[in-house]
Amino acid sequence: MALLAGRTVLLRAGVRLGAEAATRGGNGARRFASHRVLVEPDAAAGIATIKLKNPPVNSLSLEFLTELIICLEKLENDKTFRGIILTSDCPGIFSAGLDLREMCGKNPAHYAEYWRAVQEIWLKLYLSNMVLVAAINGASPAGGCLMALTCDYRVLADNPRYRIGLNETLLGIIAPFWFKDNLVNTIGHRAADRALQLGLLFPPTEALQVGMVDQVVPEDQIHSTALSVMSQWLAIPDHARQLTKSMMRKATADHLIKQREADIQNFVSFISKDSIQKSLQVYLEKLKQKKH
Ligand SMILES: CC/C=C\C/C=C\C/C=C\C=C\CC(=O)SCCNC(=O)CCNC(=O)[C@H](O)C(C)(C)COP(=O)(O)OP(=O)(O)OC[C@H]1O[C@@H](n2cnc3c(N)ncnc32)[C@H](O)[C@@H]1OP(=O)(O)O
Repeated sequence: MALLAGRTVLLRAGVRLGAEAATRGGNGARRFASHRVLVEPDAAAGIATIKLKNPPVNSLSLEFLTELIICLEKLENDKTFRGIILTSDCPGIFSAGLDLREMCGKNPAHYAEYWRAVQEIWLKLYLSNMVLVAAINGASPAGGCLMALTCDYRVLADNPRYRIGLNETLLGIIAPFWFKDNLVNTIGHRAADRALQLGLLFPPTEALQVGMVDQVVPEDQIHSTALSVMSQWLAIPDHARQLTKSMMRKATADHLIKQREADIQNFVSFISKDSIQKSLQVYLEKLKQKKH
């Protein structure tokens, strides 16, 4: 059973297990898909490709996060798989980040439940024993960028519209300390300081330069590149790589784990402020009006 902080996520988020489909893939591997998380297994290679499918922009709603958490738990417990490629099924968008509608006009209990799920997905991805390769095939702001930052390697498709970064300040909000820690671990303190304060969204060339991604490739090569990177990482004995990954990441994850409840309370009181609600509503409104 999938648990989120000791509770059954299936019940809390109203996601029905019946919504999942379980079939067998051509190679005999069990293929499972929920509404919004598609898993393409390659049992022979030990790799599962997760495709995010929450149109139009893969915003991380509570239900979507819950499905993703369940999917990761299943893969983590299935010895068939040693690596995950994380990518998007929504054309041009990797993920628009946290779903702003989960953070606007709701009550404190909802904000707390939502934030616990955001923490959970980060911990699951960041501490995964598997090799995680992000095949970033679209725009990747804020929480979308964070998901990519949890991975062991990032490949970005070469399209100037596919910008990536932690742009929270542009929304009038603050990247939580663990978003910041993950970014600092990736691009270093000085670059993170500038990127976070200015809310920078980097186009591919700059993202590569600053170290936000490891490789930029033509869009049609993104999956093949992710596969070839994966095979390089999977050539390392699991126990040695996993212990090394844990050694590199444990302190950062423990920082959040130790302050998890306080972080939830901080988030709830911050996001409940009238001024913050107003900023988020204005931002959402601007997004909607962009088309007109
Ligand atoms: C004391 C401190 C304590 C704690 C810390 C406190 C606070 C930290 C809290 C939160 C941290 C949050 C991190 C986040 O992830 S916030 C989300 C940030 N995301 C963004 O800024 C991205 C916004 N979206 C875009 O820029 C674009 O949509 C795009 C580039 C992703 C895609 O562009 P398109 O032109 O292809 O699509 P659009 O027309 O813009 O959008 C289509 C549709 O989707 C809606 N939408 C877009 N993004 C979101 C979103 N993040 N959440 C909800 N909905 C979103 C958009 O409004 C359109 O809707 P309609 O079709 O008009 O209804």
